[in-house]
Amino acid sequence: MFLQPVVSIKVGRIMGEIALLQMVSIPDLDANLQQAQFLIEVAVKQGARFILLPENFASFATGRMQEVAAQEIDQSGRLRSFVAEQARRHGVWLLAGTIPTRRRADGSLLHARARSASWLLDDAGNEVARYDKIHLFDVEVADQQQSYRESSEVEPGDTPVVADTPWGRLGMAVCYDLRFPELFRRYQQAGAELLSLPSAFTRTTGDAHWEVLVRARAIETQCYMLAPNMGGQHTPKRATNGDSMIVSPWGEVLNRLKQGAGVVSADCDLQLLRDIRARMPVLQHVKLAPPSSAS
Ligand SMILES: O=C(O)CNC(=O)[C@H](CS)NC(=O)CCC(=O)C(=O)O
Repeated sequence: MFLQPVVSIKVGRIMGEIALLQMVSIPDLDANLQQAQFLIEVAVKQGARFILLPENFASFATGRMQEVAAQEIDQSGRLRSFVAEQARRHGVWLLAGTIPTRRRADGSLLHARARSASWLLDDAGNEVARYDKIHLFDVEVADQQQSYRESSEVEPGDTPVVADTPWGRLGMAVCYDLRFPELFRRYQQAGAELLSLPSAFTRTTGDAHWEVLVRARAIETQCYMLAPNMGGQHTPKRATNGDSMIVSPWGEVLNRLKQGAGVVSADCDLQLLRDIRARMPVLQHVKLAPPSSAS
């Protein structure tokens, strides 16, 4: 088996209360949990109060998504108890990237596929919100793996979710959702100030599109983008783009980390956000309603 231990931890150039964890998960679930735990400790020591993990932070590249999803049907699941315990122990808010689960939000159980759920926990480890990834990555990519068929393993969610945090109102999205601006317009209209985008962007597509799209969503919604990504070589066939970034509502990249496991942090200034919106009120200038589905 291909195992790449984390030998160095990188940190961005500034520090703040909001911290993204960039991970290089490997085909070993225990090692991934250790990596996450270690990075959380680094972030906490730097003063983080809200920590965001990438998509599939524990199950990525393990080939065990369905096995994990079958166990994550309530709060006693291993990954869900891990994140709740981390939030409680350190007294921090946590966005648990995504965790696959066989239980839908309405309580019903899936028998084959999983939902890819992004959980928001408060500093006591309580669940505040859950968003299920809506747009699934069924795409041919010119990389080593060539073909991605996420929908063979995942059932898409159908509901946008916003939640209030001590840092502002958060609109929740995951990875490939980034390419669908209508979701982010909805969040802007629902009063979002922060947008979370835990990701595992491929190196090939990320190289071409990641920065442009993350900054575009920040600029057009006038929100802070919080985008923790996977960033490294996970298996001989799987490489991710990294470049986790926090982007201001003006489109400025406040902090970023190109590759490797590490922590990217910054502060979000809601006064700056309000100034930008007051001077350039794009939301009030929206002219076109969504097209009616009948035509
Ligand atoms: O498969 C896993 O273990 C974890 N999940 C992912 O890696 C997901 C689905 S395959 N990746 C993306 O959505 C990449 C999107 C992307 O790269 C793009 O939009 O260009």
